[in-house]
Amino acid sequence: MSESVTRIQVGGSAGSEPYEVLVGRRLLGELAGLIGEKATRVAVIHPEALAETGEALRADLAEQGYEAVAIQVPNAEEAKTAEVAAYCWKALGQSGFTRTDVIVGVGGGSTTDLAGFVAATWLRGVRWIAVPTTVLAMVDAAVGGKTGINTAEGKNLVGSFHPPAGVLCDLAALDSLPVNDYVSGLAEVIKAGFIADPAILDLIEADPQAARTPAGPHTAELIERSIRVKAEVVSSDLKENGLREILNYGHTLGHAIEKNERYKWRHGAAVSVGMHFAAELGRLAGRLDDATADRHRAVLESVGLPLSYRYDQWPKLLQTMKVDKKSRGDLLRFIVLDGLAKPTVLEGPDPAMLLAAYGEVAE
Ligand SMILES: NC(=O)c1ccc[n+]([C@@H]2O[C@H](COP(=O)([O-])OP(=O)(O)OC[C@H]3O[C@@H](n4cnc5c(N)ncnc54)[C@H](O)[C@@H]3O)[C@@H](O)[C@H]2O)c1
Ligand SMILES: O=C(O)C(=O)C[C@@H](O)[C@H](O)[C@H](O)COP(=O)(O)O
Ligand SMILES: [Zn+2]
Repeated sequence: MSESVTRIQVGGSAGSEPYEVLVGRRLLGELAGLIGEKATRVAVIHPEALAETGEALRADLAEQGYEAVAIQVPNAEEAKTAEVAAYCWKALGQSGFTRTDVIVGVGGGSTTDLAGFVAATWLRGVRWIAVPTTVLAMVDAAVGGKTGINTAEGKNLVGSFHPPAGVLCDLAALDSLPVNDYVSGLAEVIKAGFIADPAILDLIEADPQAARTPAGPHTAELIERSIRVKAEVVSSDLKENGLREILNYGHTLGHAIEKNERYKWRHGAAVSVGMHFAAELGRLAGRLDDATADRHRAVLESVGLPLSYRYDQWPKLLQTMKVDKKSRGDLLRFIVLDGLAKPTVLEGPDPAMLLAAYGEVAE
């Protein structure tokens, strides 16, 4: 695998500050440049699973002369709560964190969503840097500035658009990731393939087993291609006034499943079922051809992602989907495909069609 660093620019054309996503190895030397000279204090927010990494980073920053604090938060979705955000605010207050100081979020998407949200809200917004350590966070969560936490009513219901100053994707971090988490991240990679870059699907289909591991021959290319899809979309529509909704492919049902499972399912697994559902919905709506719809099932299954969910849960899922952020009043809206890499919005589908699509997905 190449030791070179790929730099992908995000933003700059829609009024937001441009920043770079770096993909490579041994990237932490880039951190001080991104933190900048105005900062006195740096807070490293990391999950329990990365306690050693968080502490090593803190010690390194302290050696460079910053007043560095490490803030450890729970693993996975348990970090995305108002209580954990308040715990972080308290730690920032106690360390005298000012507007020129910087937050570094190191971890998976749950940690970067939380760290970005804390950065967005502390003193009404401070600089932050994302150091994603899962496939999913590298290709999706850490890029684009959507930050947030969950509430009892649903997923990501409180948040802010607050782009990072930079994103460092160190591929070496993936070596310690449990295979289940690695595969879960592939759901967002596959999403990028279906909505915009079918070459991603070709690479995975050529050797699905290899795609399941960071040692696979196409790991860097899959990650970079997915980041480019995300970067292009969020660069032209940061605040989701239109185009950005395509990144929500599979998420309307996916988020409802996550809530129904009390966030014990990984996001990517739920989005996998959600994409299967969206493909069936697109097919039933007369938008999507059979071959592309069937391809969803085949590619998701080939890497070990789930396709099905419990039939009897439909009424609860439907209720939760009503508070999806794409809903407008009582109108449910879904991203479906008009064809491969042709995402579009399906507004207010007939309830019978929704149930029929769910029937194809349910077990
Ligand atoms: N903001 C966005 O645009 C966006 C996009 C996609 C997903 N998300 C969010 O991302 C979250 C899912 O993120 P995720 O799939 O990265 O999972 P995660 O952050 O929940 O992490 C999964 C588990 O892996 C651990 N972990 C992280 N990196 C590790 C490493 N290198 N080695 C060993 N363990 C490691 C974590 O501590 C956690 O226990 C969801 O909350 C989802 O809503 C946000
Ligand atoms: O960046 C986006 O926009 C996305 O929709 C990417 C999704 O993969 C991600 O899960 C996002 O957090 C979902 O956003 P939400 O607005 O539906 O909560
Ligand atoms: Zn997602």
